[in-house]
Amino acid sequence: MGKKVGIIGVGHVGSTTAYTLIQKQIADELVLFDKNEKIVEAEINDLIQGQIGNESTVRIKGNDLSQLASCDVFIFSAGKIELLAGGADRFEELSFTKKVVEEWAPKIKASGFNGILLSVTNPCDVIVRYLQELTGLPKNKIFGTGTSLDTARMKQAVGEGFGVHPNSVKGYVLWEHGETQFIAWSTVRIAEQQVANGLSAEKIEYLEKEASAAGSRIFLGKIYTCYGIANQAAKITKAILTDADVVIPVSAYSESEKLYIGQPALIGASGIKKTFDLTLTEDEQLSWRRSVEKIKEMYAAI
Ligand SMILES: NC(=O)c1ccc[n+]([C@@H]2O[C@H](COP(=O)([O-])OP(=O)(O)OC[C@H]3O[C@@H](n4cnc5c(N)ncnc54)[C@H](O)[C@@H]3O)[C@@H](O)[C@H]2O)c1
Repeated sequence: MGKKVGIIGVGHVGSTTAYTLIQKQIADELVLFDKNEKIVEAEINDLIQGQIGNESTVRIKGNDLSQLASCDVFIFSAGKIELLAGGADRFEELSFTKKVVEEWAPKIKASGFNGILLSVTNPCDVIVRYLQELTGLPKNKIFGTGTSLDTARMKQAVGEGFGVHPNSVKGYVLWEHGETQFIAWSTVRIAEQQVANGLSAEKIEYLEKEASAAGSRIFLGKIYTCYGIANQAAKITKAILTDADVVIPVSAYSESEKLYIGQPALIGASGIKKTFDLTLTEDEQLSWRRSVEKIKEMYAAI
């Protein structure tokens, strides 16, 4: 049996994730779902052509609910990105995406799907909680991409600021995948040295602005983003399918607050194997509270 990944919503994010999973040889089989039948057919054909000449071939099926139960991972990336055109907060997509959850959660439940559900759809921390509640999937088996993308963007900004490759920057962006996200400077290191040590408040503020602009610059240019998030979704999917036990900042369930929020988590075949208690500075504790309150407020709007 090969590794089978389902993707619902094959717009910019879903289709790029499918392509990334193929090119990195992470999945053996894909099942694509979208309310737009033409998109599914077109993407299947394009993805088949996109792997001609590759050493292995990924089988791809479309809009077949009978395939859902046998998916090892199901990626939820349905939405309507044009609602965020003009630079609106990700919250603006909620009135649309909550309905997609209400449509799909019963189908996922009825299918007997027993794999890991990875949610990308915005607002990420709110949608993943709603999906968990409506599907009833165990909380370790459903989580969101959370601040994995924001962490990559922070690494880009800090790397560029210090003339170092982003892969050599360690550390995390935590909490909401949204406006209240927080660069945990106490965790950000290059060659084990804390980057924030000795930095002026102006330089820190500059790097924070650069990290946050790393996303909006792309969005304002093309009105969607796809490669960065597809890379994170593929990396997380690989960690699940290979039982890799890697630590990635994702939107994981917080028992203390009873909600999903971006934090480092150990990811393997059973989904989230554990989260980590972080030693937080006073500022970081305040930022946690701000994010928790914002996520609660957004959830209340459902
Ligand atoms: N978490 C992150 O870091 C991150 C990053 C980028 C985008 N996103 C989010 O991912 C989602 C997708 O972004 P995109 O750029 O691909 O959007 P998009 O508008 O290009 O594509 C969304 C797709 O979902 C499909 N869809 C909508 N309603 C559906 C339904 N009821 N059933 C099945 N399919 C349905 C649409 O037909 C479309 O093909 C958005 O919510 C976006 O905000 C999250």
